[in-house]
Amino acid sequence: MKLVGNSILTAKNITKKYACGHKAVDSISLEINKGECLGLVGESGCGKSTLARCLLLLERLDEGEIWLKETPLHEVHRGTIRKARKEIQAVFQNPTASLNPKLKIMDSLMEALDFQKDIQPCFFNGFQNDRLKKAEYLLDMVGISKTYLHSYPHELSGGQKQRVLIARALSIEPSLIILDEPTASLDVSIQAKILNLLKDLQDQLGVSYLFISHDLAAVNFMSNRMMVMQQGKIVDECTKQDLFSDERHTYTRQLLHVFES
Ligand SMILES: Nc1ncnc2c1ncn2[C@@H]1O[C@H](COP(=O)(O)OP(=O)(O)OP(=O)(O)O)[C@@H](O)[C@H]1O
Repeated sequence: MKLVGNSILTAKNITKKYACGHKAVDSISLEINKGECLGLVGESGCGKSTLARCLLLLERLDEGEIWLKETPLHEVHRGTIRKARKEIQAVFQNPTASLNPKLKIMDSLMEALDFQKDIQPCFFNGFQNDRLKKAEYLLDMVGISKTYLHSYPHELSGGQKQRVLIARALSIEPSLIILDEPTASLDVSIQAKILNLLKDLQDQLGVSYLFISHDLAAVNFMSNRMMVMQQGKIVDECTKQDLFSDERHTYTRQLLHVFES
C-alpha cells in the first residue's frame, strides 16, 4: 500500500506511446494535493491532453503507476474504475462537443448523478430525493438561471455551456477535476469569468484541480504550483513565487516571454 499524506492523485513515471512508437507522455510523475490547483502548461502537441486522458484512465499506460489516494488505478479492474469515475471528473476544451445536443440541460446536468444514484453529496442535504431541486442548486452554483433547465444546448452560449459542464463535474462531489484547456474555445471576455468561477468554487468546496493550458498567464492565475511540459516530458516545476526566478528552464523563460509581451 502507498503511504499518503495530503495527496489525492499521484502519478509515478507514467509513459504513453502511440503506435508509431512516439512517446506522447514520457515518464511523468506528479502529485496533486487536497484542495490545491496544480497547473500544467505547454505548447500545443506537447502531450498535455494525452496525460489528462491517462490520468482519467481513458488511455492504457505503457509504463508507470497512478494512485488515487491509496488505490492503485493502474491495476485496472472494474471496482477501481468505478471509484475513479466518482472521484476524478473532467472538463474539456469544447463545451459543445461535451453536451448531447438532443438532451435538455436538466438531463445533461444530472447525467452523472442519474448514473451513480448511491452518491449523495452533502450540498443536497434536505432535498436528496428531489431531482429538480438538485438540478436547480447545481445551476445556481455556477451562476445560471434555472429557466435554462428545459433548454437545449444550442440555446446557450459557449460560456453558459461550460458552466453547465463544470456543474455536472461537481455534481458527484469529486476529489479532483481535470480541467483540460477549459477556456480555450471561449471569448477572451468570458475566459476570465470562468476562471474566477472555478477559483470561487474551489474555495467553497475544497476540490482539487489539475488545470491544463497552453496559456501561462491562465495557469499562473489559477495555480500556486505549476509544471512545464515539453515534448512529452516535465522540464520544469515551480511555485507561483518562483516563476520569475533566474533558475527557470529555458523553455519556461520562452513561455514567460510570450506571457509578458
Ligand atoms: N490517438 C493518437 N494516435 C497517435 N498519436 C497521437 C494520438 N493522440 C495524440 N497523438 C500525438 O501525441 C502528441 C501529443 O498530443 P496531445 O493532444 O496530447 O497534445 P496537447 O499538448 O494536448 O496538444 P493540444 O493542446 O493541441 O491538444 C502529438 O504529437 C499528437 O499528434
